[in-house]
Amino acid sequence: MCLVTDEEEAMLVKEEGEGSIVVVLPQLMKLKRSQWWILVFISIFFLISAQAVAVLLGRFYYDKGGNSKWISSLVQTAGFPILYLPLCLLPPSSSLSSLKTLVSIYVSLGLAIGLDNLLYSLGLLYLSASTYSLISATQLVFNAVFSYRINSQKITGLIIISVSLLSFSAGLIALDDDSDSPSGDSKLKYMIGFLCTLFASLIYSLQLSLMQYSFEKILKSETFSMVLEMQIYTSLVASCVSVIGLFASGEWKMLSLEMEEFQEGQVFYVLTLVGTAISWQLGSVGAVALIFLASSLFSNLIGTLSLIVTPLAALVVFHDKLTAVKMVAMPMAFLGFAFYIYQNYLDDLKVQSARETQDD
Ligand SMILES: Nc1nc2[nH]cnc2c(=O)[nH]1
Repeated sequence: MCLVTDEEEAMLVKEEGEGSIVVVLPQLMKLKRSQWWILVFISIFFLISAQAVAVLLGRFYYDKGGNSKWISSLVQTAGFPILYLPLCLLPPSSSLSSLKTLVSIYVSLGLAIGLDNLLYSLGLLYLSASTYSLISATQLVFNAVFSYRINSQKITGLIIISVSLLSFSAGLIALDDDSDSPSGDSKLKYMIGFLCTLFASLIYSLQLSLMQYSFEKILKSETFSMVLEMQIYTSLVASCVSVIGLFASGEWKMLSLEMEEFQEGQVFYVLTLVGTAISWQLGSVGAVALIFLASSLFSNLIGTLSLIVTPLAALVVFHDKLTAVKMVAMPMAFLGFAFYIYQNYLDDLKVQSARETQDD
């Protein structure tokens, strides 16, 4: 399936010079705008729903007796083999980059993802879920800075409002979380958890911006297989990092005991981990697809929206309380999202008028 149609060219406004609109045609931007929106909404659906399921299953794993930080790192990437099936059904990617370039992109991004996954698991181990989410909300701000520097993203007033509303709403959700810090929490552990989470947010945002840079400036492929290849090979590298960590730390010796003592039984232990791995994979494909179709900032914004709607799912699954703060934070997050979509709509209008001017 080649996503490019010749009849209609969608263009992206990057920046406005002195009275003139600079229009660029990056990969995939030759899609019909309607096709583009459909793909974007499918990716949003995958990212929000699968990431929410992954987070809830991860919480179930810890609640029922799971303890291994390397296993929770590994399941964030180990589900990549399921992506080979759709990859086989799509035409091969048309990137002209050399094998050396591809390997260096996949290895460096894969190492960053592996490190992020470990820091993410350490942060969750040492901090309460609320403190963790509060610190994680900083990643949108980091991403806005990286997108501006690395991807020449135009930061408009609407984008600043949107990022602020989403960060604020994630902060509200975090402060409202009634789960307490892990028992026996020391100041040192809190400091380690804090630094790990802050560093994870920085690495995650940098990695998203670098992925966008690779798609736009190096790989320049116009087919969707590029998204799957990026996800598969970076996950392969990140999974190797987690497997090495699992063996080097000696944590693997405790796994059989952990499985035997899992409160819901061994079958549920395996099903929980398999389900978490598949959900993370589907969510991550959604995230990478949004970078490919739109931008790293947009992808991160939807990921943060998922962080905010996960408590909604927890209301049903874990019978959490629907507090007044959650009822304020969620519409605020949707408003932030709506501002960003409105900015895209304004960009579309500019693109259309630029196209008409070019046609004249
Ligand atoms: N740091 C970090 N890592 C992730 N991996 C998948 N989603 C996230 C996220 O939101 N933050």
